[in-house]
Amino acid sequence: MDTDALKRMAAEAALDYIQPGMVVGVGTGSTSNHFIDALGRAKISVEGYVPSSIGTAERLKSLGLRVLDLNDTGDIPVYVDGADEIDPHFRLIKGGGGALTREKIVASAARRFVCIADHSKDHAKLGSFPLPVEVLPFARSFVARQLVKLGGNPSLRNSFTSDNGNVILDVVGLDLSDPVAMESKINSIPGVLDNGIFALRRADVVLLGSPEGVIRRSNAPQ
Ligand SMILES: O=C(CO)[C@H](O)[C@H](O)COP(=O)(O)O
Repeated sequence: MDTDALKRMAAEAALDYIQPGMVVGVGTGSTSNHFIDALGRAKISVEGYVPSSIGTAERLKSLGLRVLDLNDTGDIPVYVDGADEIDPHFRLIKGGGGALTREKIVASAARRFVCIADHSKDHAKLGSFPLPVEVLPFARSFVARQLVKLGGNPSLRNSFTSDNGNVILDVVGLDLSDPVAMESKINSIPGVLDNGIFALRRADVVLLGSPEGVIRRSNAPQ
């Protein structure tokens, strides 16, 4: 089974968490795109969808699904999104698609975060995927120097501007053995919008597509 089929399997399993009348947060990336397509087929009568990126909003709209502004909703019952790495404590690295800041905002506004991925994203510890950091263009060099002081080796993502008009530094070499501490340290650098460590707001449910079927892990009472 190819990776894309495993992503689709996890995405379709996330429909179990969607109930009629809900406001649903929707992530960004190829796995989230499978989730959007599954929503289009399932036609659940939800109140609407809060997208984590312009691309996600456009895909939702193209399927006739109602897009809501986060500023017009209260807390969101459920957010569904992919990840680049997942550890056994439901902590994540995200931002491979560069949407990490809005993704973290929508995830933080959600009562339940359902993370969908193929099983290759499952890691014993975080740190093999280069950590995306969204940075104001004005502060790019300053922030890069601070990341070097933290032990990292940042590189500017080529030809990429985020939905918020910012650049992404992809950082290798950081010690992520304490993800909460590193998430907070990086976010305290002036000029950083956010970084792709999701440890302060972890996933609540992880659905992994695997050749043996969907592996379901839950971090909270259902
Ligand atoms: O964080 C993300 C986008 O910013 C994605 O969720 C992450 O990169 C996983 O992508 P994919 O589902 O395409 O493997």
